[in-house]
Amino acid sequence: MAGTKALLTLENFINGEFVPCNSYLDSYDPSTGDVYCRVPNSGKEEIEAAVEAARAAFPGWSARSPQERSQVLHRLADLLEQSLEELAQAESRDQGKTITLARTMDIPRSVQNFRFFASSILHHTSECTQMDHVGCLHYTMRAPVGIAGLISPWNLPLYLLTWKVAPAIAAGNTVIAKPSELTSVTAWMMCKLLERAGVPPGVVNIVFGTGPRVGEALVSHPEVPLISFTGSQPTAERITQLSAPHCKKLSLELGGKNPAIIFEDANLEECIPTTVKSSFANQGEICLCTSRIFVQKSIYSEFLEKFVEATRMWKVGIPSDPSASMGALISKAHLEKVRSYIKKARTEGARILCGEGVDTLSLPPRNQAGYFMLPTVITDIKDDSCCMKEEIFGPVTCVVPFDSEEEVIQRANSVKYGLAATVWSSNVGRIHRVAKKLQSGLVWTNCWLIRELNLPFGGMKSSGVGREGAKDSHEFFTEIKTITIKH
Ligand SMILES: NC(=O)C1=CN([C@@H]2O[C@H](COP(=O)(O)OP(=O)(O)OC[C@H]3O[C@@H](n4cnc5c(N)ncnc54)[C@H](O)[C@@H]3O)[C@@H](O)[C@H]2O)C=CC1
Ligand SMILES: N/C(=C\C=C\C(=O)O)C(=O)O
Repeated sequence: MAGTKALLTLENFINGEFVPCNSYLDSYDPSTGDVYCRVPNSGKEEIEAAVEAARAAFPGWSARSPQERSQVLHRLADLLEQSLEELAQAESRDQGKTITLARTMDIPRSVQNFRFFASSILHHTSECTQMDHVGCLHYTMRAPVGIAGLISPWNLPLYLLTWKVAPAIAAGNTVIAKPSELTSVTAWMMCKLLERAGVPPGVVNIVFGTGPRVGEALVSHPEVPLISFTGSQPTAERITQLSAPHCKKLSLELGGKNPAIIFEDANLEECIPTTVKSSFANQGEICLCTSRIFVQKSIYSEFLEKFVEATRMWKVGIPSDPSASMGALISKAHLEKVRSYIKKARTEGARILCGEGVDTLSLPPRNQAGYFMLPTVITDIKDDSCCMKEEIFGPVTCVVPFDSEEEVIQRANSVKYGLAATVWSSNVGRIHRVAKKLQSGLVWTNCWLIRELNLPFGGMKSSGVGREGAKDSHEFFTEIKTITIKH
């Protein structure tokens, strides 16, 4: 382990200033297993300071016009874009993802999040209705809610943090954000740009530390009336319990056990590479990743052979290798958890066709203790196996055959989650029928993860509460009022 002096040390960002903390957590480089960074281990005291700053900043920020706030968001987007390479390098090192993904997806999308909400905030209108027979005019108006608590996970650190910060401040709220303690670096780097972008002190406060300590202090604070959370279902349950006594507004974007349904008339040339990507992108650490692949029986053998061949080409490498498709998993504990699912599948009699325990992973000596594993394909597995029911959140996918449309819809819907699905077929009628019947907040047909940020994003059942997007995020981050004028 490196000496404390060599470690990158982060500080909280409260009221426009970097503030040291009296306690720190170690943060690991997933590609080596070495501690390389110290993250503030904040608690109630830091939340109190952040609430005070956010409360003081609210009247001024919320009184600005949408145009003025929009300009600030555009400037922040420009500054992030100018730092794209530096941010991508940092994200890749902190999270374990490939530099290529950080450069082409995470950081560009973070920039886009600010540009998108800088634009969409200018285009909201409100409703108005007449009741001439009683001489009344009714209209609605929206106002920012106040101090927004934003809690984000480790898989897409800056991407998901900015997806919350941007709509919250665009609507005139002030925010206290808590990124994952496992991936705090790019949030801290963004704080360095806020003043230059023209974000007034106290509008964006970022407090680092663990969920149970600082996360719960934020969620329980009576002056924080809304919480936007992305992460796991058990944590969402805890947040819901803590928020209930205060009747807080909640937006919960949780996990998935996402099916890919592949009919015999699918274009396999497109379907196979896209389904490899949807299963293993970002090490399978995206809530939208495919983890149950249902293939119609008549093409099952052909699909399986080609899919395994394509999976073996999905190169695992050190995150800085620009030719790698997959880097390291987030942590040792997470790697062990993912591996435990594969062990369990084996004991249940499933077959592991490639990856963990079947193929050999070769890594440079410096990375032997990193949290790497090969993309793994499981078959001959029952629908009630935990690998087919629980969110693994790693590079593991199960492939099983099906006979009919009705059967596959029922099986796809048979889990507690309902976030995202893909459907592959060249029959438009079938695509419509299946998409309509799937219990899933998002259905991509003949594609995956093509995002239209205007439209609702989120899940049903245990995959969450609420939606995010232009209109949905605006509605969440504002309170609506109906006003009646008698004339
Ligand atoms: N969007 C998604 O679907 C995600 C799902 N996961 C799932 O969750 C599993 C566990 O990953 P974790 O990092 O432990 O997820 P998590 O849900 O514990 O963490 C997400 C965020 O919530 C915070 N948090 C944790 N406990 C909290 C509490 N009691 N009060 C307030 N905030 C709290 C964390 O510090 C982090 O910022 C993963 O293996 C994966 O299955 C993880 C990340 C994202
Ligand atoms: N929420 C997650 C992904 C969102 C992607 C998007 O907005 O495009 C997740 O993986 O947790």
